[in-house]
Amino acid sequence: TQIISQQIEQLRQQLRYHEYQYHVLDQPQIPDAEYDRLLNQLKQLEAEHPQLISPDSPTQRVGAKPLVGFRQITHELPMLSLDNAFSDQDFYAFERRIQERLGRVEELTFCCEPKLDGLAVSILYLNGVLSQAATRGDGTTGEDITSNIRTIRNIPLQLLSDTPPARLEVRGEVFMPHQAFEQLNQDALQHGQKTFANPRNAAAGSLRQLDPKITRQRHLSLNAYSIGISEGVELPATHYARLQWLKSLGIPINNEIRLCQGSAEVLKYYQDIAAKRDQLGYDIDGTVLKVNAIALQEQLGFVAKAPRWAIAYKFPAQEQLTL
Ligand SMILES: NC(=O)n1nc(-c2ccco2)nc1N
Repeated sequence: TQIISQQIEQLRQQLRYHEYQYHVLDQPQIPDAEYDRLLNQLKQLEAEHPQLISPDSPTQRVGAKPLVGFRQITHELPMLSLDNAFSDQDFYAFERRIQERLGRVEELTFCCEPKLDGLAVSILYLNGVLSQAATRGDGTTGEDITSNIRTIRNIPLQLLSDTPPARLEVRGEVFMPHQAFEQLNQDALQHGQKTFANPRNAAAGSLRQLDPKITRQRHLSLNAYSIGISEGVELPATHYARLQWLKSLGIPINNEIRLCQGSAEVLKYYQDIAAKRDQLGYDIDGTVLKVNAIALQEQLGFVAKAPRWAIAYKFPAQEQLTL
């Protein structure tokens, strides 16, 4: 009836709001028990009125039945790999190449981000609804992991906007936080199953599960770092503003992202992140330093597989302690 569908829609909006407050702003407004009560209330109403269930309902996270294999997806825009820097000199050379190419001398603004050590994914929202997700694969073709991506709690099934873009492709890194990684290996040891060597392998293994119910138990997380395709929306003119816009739509971004003016601030950012690397609670293998102005990014373009406008400044390889 009309009343029931209004109740259901109201519960869905409430749950989406609380998911946003908890997963994106890290500012829950209600205790977990209250969130669970609302979710169970919605599950109850949907069970009584299955014709009202929609795929973007917060109850529809746990995937369908296990797949027999993964469909291939071709990225409309290739997902690039990054050029590397291993020293301050490499960064200065990168900046000099950019300035020469742009025929500029004034300082550049860089958007500086931690380089998450997980798995790059592409998530497509059609009219604000999560419709498809793929791994990076070889940069041109990836695997369809839509049902697994839907189980990741900080990825919204619907964007928080009543005027969503017709098409929006969110690109980001799926990673497994240290706490979840330790828990997973402990459980595996106790059940005589194989353990993972590191959180990156654990994230890859969890995303490439054919059964979404297994992926769901793995406590993965997404941090978005760029936009691929976009249609039906005027995007902000800088990379940093685009990331803030994604955040306002309910897409989680990393909270260590900073704007830096000129190479001195960029290299200080690199040192700051290196100093806090062990307290972040997830693996990173360096920083990603991007020219902030989109117009300049477009002027610089890409060479072969990597953009001219970004560089990954990596940390020296950490000697892996044998567990
Ligand atoms: N892995 C990671 O954290 N990345 N990767 C990029 C990237 C790859 C290509 C353009 O941007 N940005 C960040 N923060």
